[in-house]
Amino acid sequence: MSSTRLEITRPDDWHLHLRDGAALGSVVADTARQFGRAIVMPNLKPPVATLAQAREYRARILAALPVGTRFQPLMTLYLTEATTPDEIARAKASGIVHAVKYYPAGATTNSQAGVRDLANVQGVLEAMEQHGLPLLMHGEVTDPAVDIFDREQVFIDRQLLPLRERFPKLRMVLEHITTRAAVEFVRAAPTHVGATITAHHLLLNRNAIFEGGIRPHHYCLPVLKRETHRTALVEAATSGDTHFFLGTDSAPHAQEAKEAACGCAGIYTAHAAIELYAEAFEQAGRLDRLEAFAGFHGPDFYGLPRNTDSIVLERKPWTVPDALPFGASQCVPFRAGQSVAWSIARC
Ligand SMILES: NC(=O)N[C@@H](CC(=O)O)C(=O)O
Ligand SMILES: [Zn+2]
Ligand SMILES: [Zn+2]
Repeated sequence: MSSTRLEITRPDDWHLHLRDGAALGSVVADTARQFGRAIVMPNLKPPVATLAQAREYRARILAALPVGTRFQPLMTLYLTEATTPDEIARAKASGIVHAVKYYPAGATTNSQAGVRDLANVQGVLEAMEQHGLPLLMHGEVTDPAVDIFDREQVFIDRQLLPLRERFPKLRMVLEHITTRAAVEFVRAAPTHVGATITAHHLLLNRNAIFEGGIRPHHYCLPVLKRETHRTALVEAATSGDTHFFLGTDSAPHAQEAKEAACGCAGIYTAHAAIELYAEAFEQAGRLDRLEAFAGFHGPDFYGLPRNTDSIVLERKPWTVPDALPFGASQCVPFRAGQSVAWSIARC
């Protein structure tokens, strides 16, 4: 399908990092401009681990929004080995917490407070299964003996398969999937198991990390994979299969934290999110399936109503700025200084 103008139901972002403080003020408008809602990741320092902390963080997000926006942050709790089943019940009853995030300790940015062993959170997982609160997973093992490109596949074998067996009714999302193995696992699972897919994993393979030299702004976790995996992700996202939905994993870091001897993981895409997904769907010849991936499958999975308003995209290239404000610093966005093929004509 070729098209120059596309009206779609307002999309939602089911995996987003908004950060906190002055940085939050710099980035939240980018998301609020195009998305109706977003699942907000809890990996702050300290983590958003309790309902009280989620309420406070939500209030800070709402206070940072430009006046007049109707964007809704959907909060998550950071699972720690101190999380209690009672907290899960309270979180579910609050109506503001929509999921609990599992970071294997040490797997990614601010995951030190995460879970070392799932055996230590069995009571909490039971409570989540019972209350229907989804478990969102950063699906990578942290075993240093496992090759970094294999950590997602090994997570599926060592942790996800046993978890599915032990908690067959637990709602779960394998976040930011990057491999053919993850696509196949999720595709074969029941509908209460889903996966988010980022724009950058649809558009880039691992060559992008080393193109002409080391490219810190293409470094994220899970790390970009081979072309065969990218192709599997594009097939999944554009297939119409309801297991798969949009989650940008937009994860800004200050320029100096990325352009460093030991640079942080994370790619900022919120400034051009739906436009980048439109590029990926257009390349696959499946622009007609963007709307469901971006606006239907996510709310259906989370048991929330679909958005009722729309946005309009047009095939009109624009150039991404070299840098964007980020608190007291700046952030180098995805495609900095380069062009994006689609723009938002009405939001
Ligand atoms: N994706 C990333 O590379 N980084 C995320 C953490 C995460 O989602 O794993 C971040 O918070 O910076
Ligand atoms: Zn992650
Ligand atoms: Zn993330």
